[in-house]
Amino acid sequence: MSVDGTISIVVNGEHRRIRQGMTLADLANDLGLAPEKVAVERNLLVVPRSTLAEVVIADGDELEIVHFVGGGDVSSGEDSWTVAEKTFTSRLIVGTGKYKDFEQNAAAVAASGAQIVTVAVRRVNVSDPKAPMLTDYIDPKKITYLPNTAGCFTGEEAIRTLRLAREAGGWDLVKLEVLGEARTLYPDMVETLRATEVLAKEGFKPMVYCVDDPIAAKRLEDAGAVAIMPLGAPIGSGLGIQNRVTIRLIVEGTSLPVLVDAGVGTASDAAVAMELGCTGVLMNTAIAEAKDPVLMAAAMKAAVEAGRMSYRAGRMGRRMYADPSSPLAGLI
Ligand SMILES: CC(=O)[C@@H](O)[C@H](O)COP(=O)(O)O
Repeated sequence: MSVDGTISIVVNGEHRRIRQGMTLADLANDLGLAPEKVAVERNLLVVPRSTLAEVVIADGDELEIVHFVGGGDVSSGEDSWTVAEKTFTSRLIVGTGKYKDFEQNAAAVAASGAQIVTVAVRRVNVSDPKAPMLTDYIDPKKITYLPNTAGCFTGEEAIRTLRLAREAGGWDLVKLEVLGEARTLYPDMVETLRATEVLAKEGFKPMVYCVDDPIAAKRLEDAGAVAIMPLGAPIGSGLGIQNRVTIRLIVEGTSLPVLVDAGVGTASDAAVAMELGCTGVLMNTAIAEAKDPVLMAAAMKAAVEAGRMSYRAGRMGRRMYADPSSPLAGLI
């Protein structure tokens, strides 16, 4: 301890000086974190959350503090989410491309339990009554249609596409996607931001496909996005979530719903997204290109639900060493 009554500790790899006598709960409060939402490792040992208010920090302590952001009300059975004043209980949004036919698409949507389907305005017929219509198979009165701008490479093109969708079906909750190039299908964030601003001013509620960048996510929020939809991996790649850290930072940094959009390949990828605290997941290829799309849709439903429950339950802390599952005290 120094003469000024402070001690030196390390928190998440950074040196700090704190008042002597502070407990772990005091420190969490000082860091602006609710003690009931943090997990603490002290000198490589997990501290039970129930004792944070009793454990006094010692000079030289090395602490790892993990903050569980958000999280629903575990006690309540209902675990819904809201976007643009519409509330949903399913956290899985599914696409309508790449299926054998509308019938298979509809069966997969039913198995997924999705309450929202996204539709590429420029590719799927939802307005020409002379051609087969998706709406004959997936009832827009029961399932929310989320028109998207897949295939648009400029903000202007995307804006025009969505104006068209609003004209055709009255949709204002939309998914904006402005692609930068055909090879990676990565979003062009300059164009995406500009289009978000224009659409928000015109009264649209854009859910926005974007890079997995927490700063870009903040800019989109300021520009009028109603949901942030970072890619997990390139569209159609099925590579799963490539950067868990940036997805978590996006979740922490925005008050908007965050839905991983693109790159999911299998059920565990969807569960990971939910365990990171995402509000939901949007996927197309993983279901449509599965050998059995309907079975995969059911798997994705279960994975999203399991990941969400696991997030709400709060995972245990990680330990560097083994810790017996049965108490060792009092052994004969
Ligand atoms: C359907 C849709 O909106 C896609 O642009 C989306 O990004 C899905 O990507 P995956 O096909 O990789 O799930």
